[in-house]
Amino acid sequence: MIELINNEIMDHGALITWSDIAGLEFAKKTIKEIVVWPMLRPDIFVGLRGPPKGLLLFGPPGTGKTLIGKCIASQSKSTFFSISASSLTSKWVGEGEKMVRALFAVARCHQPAVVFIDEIDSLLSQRSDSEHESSRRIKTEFLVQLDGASTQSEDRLLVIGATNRPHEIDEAARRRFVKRLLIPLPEPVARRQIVTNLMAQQKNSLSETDIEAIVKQTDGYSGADMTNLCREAALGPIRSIPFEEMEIITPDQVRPIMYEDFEAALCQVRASVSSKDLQLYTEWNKTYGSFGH
Ligand SMILES: Nc1ncnc2c1ncn2[C@@H]1O[C@H](COP(=O)(O)OP(=O)(O)OP(=O)(O)O)[C@@H](O)[C@H]1O
Repeated sequence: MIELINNEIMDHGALITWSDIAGLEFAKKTIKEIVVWPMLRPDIFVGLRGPPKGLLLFGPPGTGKTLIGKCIASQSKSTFFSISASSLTSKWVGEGEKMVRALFAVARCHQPAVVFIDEIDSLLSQRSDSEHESSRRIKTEFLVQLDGASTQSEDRLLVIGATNRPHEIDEAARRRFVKRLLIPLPEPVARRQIVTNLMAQQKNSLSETDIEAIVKQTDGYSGADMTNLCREAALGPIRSIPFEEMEIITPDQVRPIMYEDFEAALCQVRASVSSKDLQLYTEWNKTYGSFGH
């Protein structure tokens, strides 16, 4: 199991910096203050200044919650363990409970560590009556481990839960995530940054006005939607290559990405979050969010 955790759950991925995350200035500032600095300087952040051990990131899908988790781990020089809650219940059937225990044990050996659990709602949801015995046991074990993380104050272990369905998390679990932070859809500035960053890696003929027009037409798009849009637009120049030239064309003969490619892509890639869903996040944030007032 330890080997499995080392291979599959411990993330040896690329270093992520704060500037890789477009926008979300408030969330970034808050996270630096409450989790990153304390992990870097545990000698200063003691006692009352002790960091929270549980952080819940909630918001629409594709807004960068996973990206933030990775960034926290890179920037606090911690070992990053990343697991999706649904794989605990499905992939390791019958072993999930042991897996949770082993995961936290390995994380404690690799302090400072960040344990990132995606789709945490599927693990901690309220539907306890119809719950399968094994998922109930995983949930109990997880809550025990979370409690352990928060009572052993000298442990440098942070548990981050990410969810698109915060309202499905029950009260007992919610209480254990002391800080609850809304990760909203990107503002126009952030959408611009995502397009600019992605286009910087590609040959393109986009002017400032073109980018401004793209930003205007993508109100309500998530970060992931913006990335998909750019991917779709990047295929435009390839689609314009006649089939018989496909085999012989050299990379520098491929034409640059143009505004027209984005116009076509905008018909294909739509915003994936509805305004009704957005309302739900805002309301939950007002009631339970740490910074919702
Ligand atoms: N703020 C952002 N800045 C830059 N890229 C972003 C941002 N938000 C999302 N993306 C892009 O969208 C992709 C998906 O984001 P990520 O997986 O972090 O979202 P998520 O909120 O965890 O989604 P889910 O809830 O569906 O798991 C990222 O890999 C990145 O390419």
